[in-house]
Amino acid sequence: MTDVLEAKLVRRGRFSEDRKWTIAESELGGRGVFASCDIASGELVFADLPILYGPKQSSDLVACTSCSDISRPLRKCSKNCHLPFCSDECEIDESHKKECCYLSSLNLTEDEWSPYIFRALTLIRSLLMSDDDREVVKHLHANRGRQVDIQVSSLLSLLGNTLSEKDVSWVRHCCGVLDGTAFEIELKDSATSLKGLFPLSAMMNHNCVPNTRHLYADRVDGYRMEVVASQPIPKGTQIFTSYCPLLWATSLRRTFLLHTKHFQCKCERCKDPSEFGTNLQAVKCSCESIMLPKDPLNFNSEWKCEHCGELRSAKHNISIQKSLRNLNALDKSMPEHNYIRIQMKIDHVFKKTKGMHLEDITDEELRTVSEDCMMILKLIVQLKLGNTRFKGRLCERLSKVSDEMNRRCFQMDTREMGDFIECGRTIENEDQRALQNTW
Ligand SMILES: C[S@@+](CC[C@H](N)C(=O)[O-])C[C@H]1O[C@@H](n2cnc3c(N)ncnc32)[C@H](O)[C@@H]1O
Repeated sequence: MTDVLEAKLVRRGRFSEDRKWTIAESELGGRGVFASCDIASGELVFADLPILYGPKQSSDLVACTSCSDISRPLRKCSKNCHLPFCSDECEIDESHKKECCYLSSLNLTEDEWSPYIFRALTLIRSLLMSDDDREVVKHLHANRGRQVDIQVSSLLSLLGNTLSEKDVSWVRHCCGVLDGTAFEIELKDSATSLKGLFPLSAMMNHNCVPNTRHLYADRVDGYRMEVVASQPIPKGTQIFTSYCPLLWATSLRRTFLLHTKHFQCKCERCKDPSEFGTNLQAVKCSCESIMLPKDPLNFNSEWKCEHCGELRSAKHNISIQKSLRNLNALDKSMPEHNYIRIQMKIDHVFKKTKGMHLEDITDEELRTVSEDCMMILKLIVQLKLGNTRFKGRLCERLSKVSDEMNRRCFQMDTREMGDFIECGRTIENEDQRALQNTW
């Protein structure tokens, strides 16, 4: 079974004989992608073209169907397919031809461009997929449940009686596959993003300490996904991605994964209450020491103070987190390394260094931003996360902070900072190399 899928993926993706991956049964259940040779950190593991992509069904923003621009005025397609475009050039784009013919033939009764048709476009495109692509998608993991039912219903209310039973069951499958395996394609020059189904990447299982990062080529290169090793991957090891943000604490990651991907993660990081000594999910006890769950794999586990042994129910801690409305309350209940406080520091660093114009911030702010950057980077190292994209971005910001500190003749620990700045350059170079890989 895994051989059949691998052969289909290879044929479609035009992967070479010396590819570095193979599909095999995973001990996590289902299938996974495994390294078929030793892969060094920074090496391109594979590149994957989307088999299906388009707007997110939940998106509030309506963008040009072809270029995803949201800044220019939109108008409907002149062929009456009711999709929005920002220019004639975008309207005649090759990628739009098939769906334009299909939608125009339905004679839908909309006057202008329709946000509903726009949001349903990814599923509409699934109906227009080639037989070869359908053969691959048939084998992919599909979620079931309310979310899928809602999305299929809204498509049916648009196209209802034009679809055969076979079409509806295909759309339901595709909707489940998108829900369970699609990635968010970040767009360089737009505030919006797309949903993309990448058939090989869709086979990657999750780990809270993944060994890859990924990035996307531009629209002209078909939004190709480049999967790069974020740490060394020995031959035979499973190739992992992460389905959720890496600096979330265990309780939040596991809840998110359970609700959106329907599994309970039991990776090494999840099993360790202290998350490799970072205490990312710790809360403060009344004695000012920290409390952690006794069994982090059990959502209902009691939390225990490391110092005085006080016990608290999981529910109690959740209600404390929900009641945090201001900084004072946060200070009182959360130790410095709690993930909520880390998230606030991250937001602060990115806000202050936005646009990279640091000349206007005060000396004190500059020092705080530099200390926060270093703290978060050390946390990433402690969590064994390797060279993630987020680390790359943070190192880039740190480099600008360091330039500004130099300009102001500040004293700083240049060696440690220099190592991170160098690491940022390495990540940037590796990503550029991955993007130049000719398909
Ligand atoms: C994108 S698919 C990954 C490929 C999938 N294993 C397959 O056989 O097609 C996502 C699904 O794989 C399973 N999965 C992924 N990571 C997992 C993990 N760490 N532990 C348990 N199940 C996992 C879950 O069923 C999840 O909904």
